[in-house]
Amino acid sequence: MEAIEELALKPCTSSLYLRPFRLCYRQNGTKKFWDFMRTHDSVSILIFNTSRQCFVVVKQFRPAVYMCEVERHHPQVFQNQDKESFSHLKDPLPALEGVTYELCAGIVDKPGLSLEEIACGEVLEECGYRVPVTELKRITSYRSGVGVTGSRQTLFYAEVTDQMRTSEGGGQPEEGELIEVVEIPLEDSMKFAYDETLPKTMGVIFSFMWFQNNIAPKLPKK
Ligand SMILES: O=c1ccn([C@@H]2O[C@H](COP(=O)(O)OP(=O)(O)O[C@H]3O[C@H](CO)[C@@H](O)[C@H](O)[C@H]3O)[C@@H](O)[C@H]2O)c(=O)[nH]1
Ligand SMILES: [Mg+2]
Repeated sequence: MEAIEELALKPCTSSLYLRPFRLCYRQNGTKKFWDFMRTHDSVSILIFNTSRQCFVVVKQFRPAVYMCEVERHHPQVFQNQDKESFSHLKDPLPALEGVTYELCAGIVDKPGLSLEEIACGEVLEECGYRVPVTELKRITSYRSGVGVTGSRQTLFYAEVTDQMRTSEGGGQPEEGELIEVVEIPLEDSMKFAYDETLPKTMGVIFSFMWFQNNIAPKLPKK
């Protein structure tokens, strides 16, 4: 996963995934503007494997996270977009700097499919478990990135067993997805959630806490 090569930075002038806009308005008499981006809504799924009492999460290289780290080390990296030297990232950081732990998740980009159907598709593609749509439990939905995208993410819970695993997962290679499936034992999960040395999304932290409050008390005692 970490064999990332030939890094080149370019301005994004058109994209299938995001569209930047500026909204100008007057609020209580004061003129303002706010820049934002339209992106897809998304689903994410907290997966708990009851056979082995562990959470199933994914790890992947995230260019946006990676470039934040690059800028921290090389503060000039986003400047001089018109210069030849802009695009070429000399002496890049190890790709591991851009790898994060996340819940299994996907964008809502298939018209006609329900959120549940999209979520089950992601669980199968990314983690290799075949979960019936009726077995997904909706936890809640929320706005992710209120300052920049405002898009909605809907969070589901799925319990799986080893018998439901039909493939390795790993994402869709034809779409260039490269995802590592990682298991977090339940007993290590809160330590994992608050370990700042392991970069992760808030969805992981929130959903692990939701599990502690809502599912853990009902688990059969070992
Ligand atoms: O610039 C991009 C963006 C997306 N893709 C493709 O689109 C797919 C998107 O994958 P998917 O698993 O559907 O979406 P995620 O990347 O997991 O979804 C993310 O995207 C959502 C919307 O931006 C976020 O809110 C979620 O938290 C986050 O998991 C990728 O694999 C790529 O194939 C690209 O090739 N280039
Ligand atoms: Mg995904």
